[in-house]
Amino acid sequence: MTLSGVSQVFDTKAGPIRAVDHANLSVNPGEVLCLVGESGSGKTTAARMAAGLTRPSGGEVKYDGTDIWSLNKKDFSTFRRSVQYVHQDPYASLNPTRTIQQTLTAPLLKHGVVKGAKAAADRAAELLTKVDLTPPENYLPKYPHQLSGGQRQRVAVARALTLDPKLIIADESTSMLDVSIRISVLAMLGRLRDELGVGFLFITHDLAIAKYFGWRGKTAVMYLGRIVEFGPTPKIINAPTHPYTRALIEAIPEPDPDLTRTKSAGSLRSLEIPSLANLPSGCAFHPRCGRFEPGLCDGEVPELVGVRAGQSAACHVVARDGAEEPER
Ligand SMILES: Nc1ncnc2c1ncn2[C@@H]1O[C@H](COP(=O)(O)OP(=O)(O)OP(=O)(O)O)[C@@H](O)[C@H]1O
Repeated sequence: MTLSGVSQVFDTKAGPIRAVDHANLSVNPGEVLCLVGESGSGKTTAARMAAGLTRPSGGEVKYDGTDIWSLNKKDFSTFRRSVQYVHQDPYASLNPTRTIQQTLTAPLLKHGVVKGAKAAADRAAELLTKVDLTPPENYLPKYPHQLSGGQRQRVAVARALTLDPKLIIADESTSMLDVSIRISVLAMLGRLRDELGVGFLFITHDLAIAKYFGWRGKTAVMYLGRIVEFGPTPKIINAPTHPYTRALIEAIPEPDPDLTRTKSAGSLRSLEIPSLANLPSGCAFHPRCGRFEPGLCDGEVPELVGVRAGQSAACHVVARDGAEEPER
């Protein structure tokens, strides 16, 4: 799956906003791509375009090399089966009037993955086992409200697996859970990634989650609709180059809260995020950036350019001075 120069413009009361601006992203089966950014940076908008849920205003979403919006109805439906979206709030996405068994067997029967109610029920039980809801008989007759948040999230993943997807788009799928449950759901997703060879586009505001889940993959950092840094996750975490990525890394909580506060306050000039309806000129991060240089940063919008092997950043200062090596 490739997003090639995709943009999404929304008309709002404050005028048109570019929620995603010329984004290039790519993820294949078995790979993990984490898309990280603060609230409102455009992650969900990008994810919805990747899943074929909304059509981009510009650019192309390609699957197996073909623009998904040029596919005929049958091929588009095959695409939709191959790429499954797991919503951040499974309570909102699971039908409250259906038992877990009905939730899982409906897509299996509708798409002819299995024939007959017995085979569908067996497969539903198998899927629950895959997401560690065992013994499945305990869960199949239940309704979503009878499950905990973590269990609902697992059911949402099991439902995404009903159609043997090649790619799962997980949108903040663990953010509403308590930390220990979050880690166990992430561990389960990691196992599925390795066992089933499913690719993941993992959307999160939390770089610590990208570190945990996407260490062997890549990470793209978004800020106000643009990808500002991209590269192998260990590089993004240990050797970030864009001042925004650096600020995000510094904001990862330290065991000592005083240390966290002083660290993150030091590198940002402002904590205020500008409005998409009224973006600063040039680099949209410049009013907050500790490395801001008048005349350089507030003129042109910086392009994403290579700064190290496999790593790119959209920053005029880094492009001019080269990437600083991390402090040891
Ligand atoms: N349908 C829409 N109409 C108008 N504006 C929208 C629409 N959907 C999203 N937006 C705006 O686009 C911007 C990006 O939103 P998006 O939900 O993609 O961000 P996000 O990074 O996923 O944030 P969050 O982590 O809060 O979900 C926001 O300013 C949002 O208000």
